[in-house]
Order: sequence, then structure tokens, then C-alpha cells
Amino acid sequence: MRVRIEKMGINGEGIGYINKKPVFVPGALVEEEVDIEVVQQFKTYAIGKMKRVAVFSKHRVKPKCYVQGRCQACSLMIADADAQLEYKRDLLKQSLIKYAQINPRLIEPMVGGEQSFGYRNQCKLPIVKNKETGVLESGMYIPNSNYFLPIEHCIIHEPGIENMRKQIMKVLNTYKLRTYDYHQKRGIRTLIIRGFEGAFQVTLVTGEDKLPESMIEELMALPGMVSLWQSIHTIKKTPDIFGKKMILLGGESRLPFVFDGLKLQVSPRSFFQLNTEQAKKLYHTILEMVKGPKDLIVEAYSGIGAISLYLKDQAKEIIGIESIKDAVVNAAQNANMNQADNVRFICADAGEKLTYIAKKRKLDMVIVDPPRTGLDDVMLECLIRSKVKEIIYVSCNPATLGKNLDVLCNYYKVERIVPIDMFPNTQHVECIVKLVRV
Ligand SMILES: C[S@@+](CC[C@H](N)C(=O)[O-])C[C@H]1O[C@@H](n2cnc3c(N)ncnc32)[C@H](O)[C@@H]1O
Repeated sequence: MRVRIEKMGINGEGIGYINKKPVFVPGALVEEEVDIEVVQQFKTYAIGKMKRVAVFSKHRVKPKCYVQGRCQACSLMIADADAQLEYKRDLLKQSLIKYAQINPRLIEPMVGGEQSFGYRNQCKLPIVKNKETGVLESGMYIPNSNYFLPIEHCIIHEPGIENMRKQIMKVLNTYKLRTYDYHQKRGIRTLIIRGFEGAFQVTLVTGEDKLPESMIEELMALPGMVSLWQSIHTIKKTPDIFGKKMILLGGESRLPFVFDGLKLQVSPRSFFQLNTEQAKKLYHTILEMVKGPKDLIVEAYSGIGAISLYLKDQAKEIIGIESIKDAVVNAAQNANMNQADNVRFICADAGEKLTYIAKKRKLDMVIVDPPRTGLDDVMLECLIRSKVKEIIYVSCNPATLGKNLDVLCNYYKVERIVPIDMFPNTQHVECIVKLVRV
């Protein structure tokens, strides 16, 4: 069956129509005509498997990665960089129109980056033993399946991370570690590496294993190893990658780095932006939107406090709220290291704590940077009741952003929408929205 692709979907698939019913075709691009086989039929849509491209998009390029299309992380790698920016802006536009009837003219051009590859400063990869060779391999589970795809080399990770990953895997294999066994609660589950400028923090997520001392020494001797952790994680079905128990195996407990003049440090379980260069543009745009001195700014979902500290000269007082304790401890130390006496951090649920603060204090501005799930009802209710004059909403999910804006736009006017390409080659869309109370 031949289908013309009309637009891109949120997972980076092409969308065409058969008898007005949308068909999602992974691997197809807008303006292409593709021959497909319909492999799944649902009431309101279908899934098509591409057999052949009959008419190619002028933006199609040969993917640089040998597992592109199989690992499914970089679905837009088959398009040139300019087309990717357009597709993502269009995805954002579709969501904001669908959920919140936002005027698309407010959406500015997407801010691209210089680096389309080698930008990711962290990897989180499951480890599985190859049944034929007995070798431990790091890779990815294909979404919605149990199929493990070993990834020898990922061109999205920073080269230093990839180099470290290969060296660590060599050591793990020398010591013949086993893959995690749910019954025995032993073995290795995941390898997490975070790195900045040649310095690395590594976490081995395992069962209740006692790791060999000589292996720890070998890992600590790897060039650039600054901080080595073990995370004991024995819960079977959970989206959490880290376990509750963390053991420092060697080196520093935190990874220090400099971000655009700020001295920062981060613990394994704390969040920090994955694309350092684009994060500078993200923060710079927020700074531009803050516009001048305020009395009180609250940053909800503040991670290690980087946005609050970036804005430290913009307000008499800044309060960050974050639910992960390690991140709050990092943030407080980061404030100290940057002599930011006017910035403090609280460990709490953002919606609940902001509700409490808003009852006592007048808020000039609230910055929210929630996870993909967006703002919950407590936070939305609080923002509406607090009558805060300005909101800056940093979003990594156009769908939840759209749904949240639908509520907020009864009280706020959208002033600017700036999409930033934090994850080139993937379908992920990040953007910043400035809202002003009507
Ligand atoms: C997208 S990150 C933003 C971090 C930070 N703004 C930055 O730029 O580095 C979202 C953060 O929200 C935190 N978080 C998630 N749910 C939360 C909640 N209910 N209350 C407070 N913080 C939460 C996460 O731990 C994470 O650090």
C-alpha cells in the first residue's frame, strides 16, 4: 500500500492517511511516498511497516549510526539538521494547537546547536551477558520489548564517555561479573557514566553483590575516574534506575565541573542537563526572559540549582524546590561555592511547598522545569491561586506542556515560546514558555 507522509509524529515516525485514518510509519519522512504493510490496526489509527521509499524527501540523509532504526533512540537521524529543527518545531506546534489552541506564530525558530553528535554527557545503559559468547555487553532494550540490543559504540554520547564505557566493560568482563538475576538478587544491572571535560562519575547498579577489591582498584585507576559508586537495586518492576542504597567505592563522592562560569558539583542521583552546550543557551534564554531585578523568584523542580544560581543577580531572593535529597544537598553546596547568599534550596514536593510559600510571600516570578509528566494539579492550582505575575515554564514534553497551558492560559497570556534543540537526532523537543498574568 502506498502512503504519502503528511507530518511527523511525537515518536519521530512519519504520519500518512489511509481512508482518513492516520497510519504511523517509523522511518518515513514528511513529503515522502512510502510502500508499507499495515502491521497493527487500532480503532483510530494504524501502524505501518515501511517496505520501500518510493519518493524520497530531499532532506533524507544516510544515518551515521549503524544501529539507527533498531535502537529507536535517534529516529530523526535520517534527516538533515535543518529539517530536524523544522520537524521538531512542527511537533511542538501540533501539540500546542491541539491541547491549548496556542497561536503558532508565538513559536520562535528552534535554537539549534553546533554539535549534532557526541553531545550527551551521561550514559545509562543496561548490561546483559551474551548467551553465545558469555561476554557482558552494554546496550539498550528496544522500547516496549524484552529485546536487548548491544551497542558497541554510540555517536550521541560524548567520546570521553564512550571511551570510559569500553574500558569499564573490559574490566567487568575480566572479573566475569554476571548479569543481574532476579531470583538470586545478584549481578550487574546497569552502567551509568557522567562526564565533564575528561572527569567521570561512574555508578555500577547491581544486586546485593560485594564487588572484588582488585576490580575496584582497576576501575579507580582508569584515566579520568573521579567518583565511583555502587547502587544496590533489587526491586524488579520499577522505572527507577538507581536503587535506594548507594555505596561510595572510591574517589570523590561528587563530580565537580564548571558550567558557564558557575562552579557546580553533582551526585549520581541528581539531575543535570544532558547537553551541556545547549543547556547554556537554555539558561541564557531564561535569563533574557527574567528581565531585571525582582524581589522573590521561586524555581520549582530545581535539580542541583543551576538555573537559580545562573539567575542569582536577578533577584533579592531566590528559592529552589526539589524533591531529590542528594540534589538539594548539591544545590546548597553549589550556592556556597558561588557565593550566592541570596539563593537557598528546600527539599520538598514542588507543588506543596510552593503552595505554602505563596500563602506567606508575594511571588514575582516562578520558574518551573518539571519532569516529562508536567505540572500536577497541586502545582497548577497553586500557580493560579498565587497570582504570580510571571511564569517561565521549561518543558521537555510538548504534550504535557500543551495540557498544562490549556489550564494556565485561562489566567495567563503566552508572551514567548522558544524551542531549544537539546537532543539532536532524537525526536525529543525542549522549549521555554514565558507567561504573564492577564
Ligand atoms: C527536568 S529536571 C530540572 C532540573 C533543573 N531545573 C536543571 O535545569 O538542572 C526536573 C527535576 O524535578 C525534580 N522533581 C521531580 N518531581 C518533583 C516534585 N514533585 N517536586 C520537586 N521536584 C521534583 C527531579 O528530581 C529533577 O531534578
